[in-house]
Amino acid sequence: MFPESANGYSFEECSATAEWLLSQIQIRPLVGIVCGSGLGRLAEMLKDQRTFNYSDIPNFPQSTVHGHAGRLVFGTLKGKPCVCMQGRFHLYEGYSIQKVTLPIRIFKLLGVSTVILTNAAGGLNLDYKVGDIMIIKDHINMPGFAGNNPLNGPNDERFGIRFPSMSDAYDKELLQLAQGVGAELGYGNFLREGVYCVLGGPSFETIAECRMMTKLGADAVGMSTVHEVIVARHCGMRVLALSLITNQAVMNYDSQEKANHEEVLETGQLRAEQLERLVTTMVTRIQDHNSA
Ligand SMILES: O=P(O)(O)O[C@@H]1C[C@H](O)[C@@H](CO)O1
Ligand code: HPA
Repeated sequence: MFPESANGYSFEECSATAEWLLSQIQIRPLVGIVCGSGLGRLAEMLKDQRTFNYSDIPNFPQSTVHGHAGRLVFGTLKGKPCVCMQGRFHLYEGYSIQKVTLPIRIFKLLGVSTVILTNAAGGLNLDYKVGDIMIIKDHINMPGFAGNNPLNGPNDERFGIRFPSMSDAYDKELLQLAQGVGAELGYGNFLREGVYCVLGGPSFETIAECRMMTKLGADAVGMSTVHEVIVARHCGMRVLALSLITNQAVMNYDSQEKANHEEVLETGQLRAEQLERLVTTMVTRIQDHNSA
């Protein structure tokens, strides 16, 4: 009915993938979780797991980045049915932005109503420390400024409207819930709230770019998440997104520091347990659709 966008998947193709998955499993997930770089242990919290390698799922891209295992895990967290991507896709892997975000539409077609996205990010805000967890309250979409938006191409109304608003991208109730759960868990010292700026990667930022992003109001910089948020909001799912500050962005010409992926993965391991506790506690408190 609608022409397929050059690099995207049609509604029918997304439905075929979702139907294939639903035919293999009993569970009907309400919460979808995406694990960022080095944060894949989150998926291991799920009980009664059923796991699929991405390579076995029709139409699914493959993970190519170290720290992204490439498995879709179904299971329950304290009884709540969930699906978890142990590894996401990035623009720099060479995938079109529509392929990067395909799993989010699959989440929707599986019945998911709330998406929790995690990522590793560089801290731009000088008050941030490595190991801080930032609840994302807004984003700056740099690839979007250059015309690379996951909603480019023909709009299929079965997913959502042509011009979705993004001023309400990050659900305020979920954000407050995360703040509340964080305070209960004693995370006050390292729980932040801020603006995430996405770039295409894979090269890390220059000093001038970091300074520019700070001036624009960004608190952290990364290479993912925002495209997924746009697609999730387009199809009406609620979004909570968390950045683990794995390194400090280099802002000073005298600094000897250099961003590197190994440090990103190491910090992920250091904070993995706290992040897992935050996400799992939140999941158990999320009410189904429209109220947290
Ligand atoms: O998938 P995320 O955004 O957590 O991964 C970040 C961005 C790059 O893929 C990588 C850089 O170390 O980590
Ligand atoms: O410093 C960074 N920049 C971009 N992406 C990142 N992901 C983790 N750290 C960073």
